[in-house]
Amino acid sequence: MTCVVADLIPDRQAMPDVAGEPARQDIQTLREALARSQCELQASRLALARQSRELAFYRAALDTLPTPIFAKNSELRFTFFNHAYEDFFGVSRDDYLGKSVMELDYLPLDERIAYQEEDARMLACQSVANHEKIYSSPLDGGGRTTLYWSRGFSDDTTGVAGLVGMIVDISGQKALQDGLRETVEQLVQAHEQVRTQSLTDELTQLANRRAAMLRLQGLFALTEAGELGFSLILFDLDHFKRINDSHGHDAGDTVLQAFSSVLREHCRQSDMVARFGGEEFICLLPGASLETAGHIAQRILQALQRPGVSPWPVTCSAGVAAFASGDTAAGLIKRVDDALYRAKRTGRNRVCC
Ligand SMILES: Nc1nc2c(ncn2[C@@H]2O[C@H](COP(=O)(O)OP(=O)(O)OP(=O)(O)O)[C@@H](O)[C@H]2O)c(=O)[nH]1
Repeated sequence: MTCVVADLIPDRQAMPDVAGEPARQDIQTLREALARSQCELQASRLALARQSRELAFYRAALDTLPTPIFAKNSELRFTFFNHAYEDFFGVSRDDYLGKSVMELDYLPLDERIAYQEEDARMLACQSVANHEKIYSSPLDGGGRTTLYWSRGFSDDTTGVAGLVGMIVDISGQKALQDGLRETVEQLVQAHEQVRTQSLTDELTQLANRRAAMLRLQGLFALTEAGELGFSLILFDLDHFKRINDSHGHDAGDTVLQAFSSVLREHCRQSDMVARFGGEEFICLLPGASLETAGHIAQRILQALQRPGVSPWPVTCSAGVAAFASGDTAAGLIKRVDDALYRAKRTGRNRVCC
């Protein structure tokens, strides 16, 4: 290091000895003090240069990050925006540095007020704001879903205080998440549809045999657990083949649909009405005794005779059975089937228990 200022002080030998020895000593002290100051100044210059290089380094590093970042001083005025922030909002930092959020005219006024209040809280409590936010950004010409994060800080050693924040664009993840949610909903719906279809008879929209057997198992479990008993009625249309043969298969289908409506009408919501096979239908009646089930079956037989119910006259036979202790599903079905067979054998259009 060269201390040039000290050299400007005239050399002791070159000076005329006007004031004597004390004056020479003062000059010497002065030369030394000046030399020290000059060294200190040079050291400060070097430290300043190092600091501004460091500052430039951190600025460049923050400008390289793809996430919009900003910082505000203790007066809540912007001291830094990185390039990502400029790109995200389509603004130039030269226009906004030193300004408060209230002056950010690219944000709606209500948002600016909300941010100003939030910033003041963050600064006072050094707390964190962390919320999802939609910004309109020129990046994609539309709304971007983001995670807005900011935090107030204060450093006791240096005395600096302020607020730093970042805006993480999560639009991609959000779109993926929404797409996934939609797919899952569609899958659940499709699954529900398949399940319903697998338990429904297409022609009559009644429960099918599979659904009836599942309900029967459920009723067995409930009854064995001490709940109310149940009864069942098995119906079979009489000489149904003749309708098909005389009027065609479509006419037969219409009769099956008409009979389904009669069954629905005469059973309660808690009962199950199912198409058990071709022209065979079953009603599962929780809490109904054999006698009650017999009456219901009788009423259904009569209803089928009412004019206008079926486009072609038709009757049906019914077998009735009630759950008895020690029954199995197969045993109970056989009993009700036997009862139906008796109704057919003894003349049809009747109920047998
Ligand atoms: N239209 C139509 N006919 C069906 C359907 N399923 C079964 N069948 C017909 O139902 C008829 C049943 O005939 P059968 O078993 O002889 O019984 P039935 O003529 O009713 O005589 P009984 O039961 O003895 O009174 C057959 O002609 C089947 O083809 C269907 O979904 N639609």
